[in-house]
Amino acid sequence: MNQSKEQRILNFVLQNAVRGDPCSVVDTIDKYCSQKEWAMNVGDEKGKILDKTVQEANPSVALELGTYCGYSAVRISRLLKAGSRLLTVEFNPEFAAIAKQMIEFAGVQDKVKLLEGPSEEIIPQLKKKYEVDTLDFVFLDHWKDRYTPDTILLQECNLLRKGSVLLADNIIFPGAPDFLNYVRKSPHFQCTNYPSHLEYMQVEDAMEKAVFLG
Ligand SMILES: O=C(NC/C=C/[C@H]1OC[C@H](O)[C@@H]1O)c1cc([N+](=O)[O-])cc(O)c1O
Ligand SMILES: [Mg+2]
Repeated sequence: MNQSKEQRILNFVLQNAVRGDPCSVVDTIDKYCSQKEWAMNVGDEKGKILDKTVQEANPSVALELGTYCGYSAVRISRLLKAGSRLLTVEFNPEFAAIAKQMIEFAGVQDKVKLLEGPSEEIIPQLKKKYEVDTLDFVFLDHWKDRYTPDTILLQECNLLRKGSVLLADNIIFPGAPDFLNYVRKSPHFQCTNYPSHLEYMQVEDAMEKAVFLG
């Protein structure tokens, strides 16, 4: 059975990146996806915005919604201080299997916990099953029509605290108009927009930071 694009990306990393070196894994995925096959990793331009936002938040507990091949899980976890952890949620079993191998090859498996399943099922389990008190940082990069319901669910589950930072990918392309409307109209969020471009393309995109005000 011929390979999936995601398997080809993983194989290229296994053959060309340096085992245990997260930066080389990130750079190698970007090399493959900019030169060979486009894929929906956040990419390096928006990745730099992600890096700065993570460094500013300096999270002890971070959540990612939409792991895909693990590019942003590796990118985020390489910046986490000792003892911090990233929980990353992936619904698609094929993507989860690829991401698991990517995370292990990068050597960040001790910082990253990959949770397989739908976000709406996993979020209500975070406190009791995954021993989360509150989340310091959340990266939204999964189905664009799940950004708003999952942001509401995070609040309902008391997983956000004053200062929790949400960062959402793809605000312009594919777009998350209801999410943008929701956080910008809500008195509980302070929003900042970061114009950028779609990964590996000259198409406009943007990220939105929404800091929870309590
Ligand atoms: O759909 C996107 N992301 C959501 C992914 C959805 C599927 O992959 C992970 C999730 O569990 C689901 O199986 C997306 C799409 C584009 N795009 O250009 O189409 C660009 C991006 O950065 C994206 O995150
Ligand atoms: Mg994205």
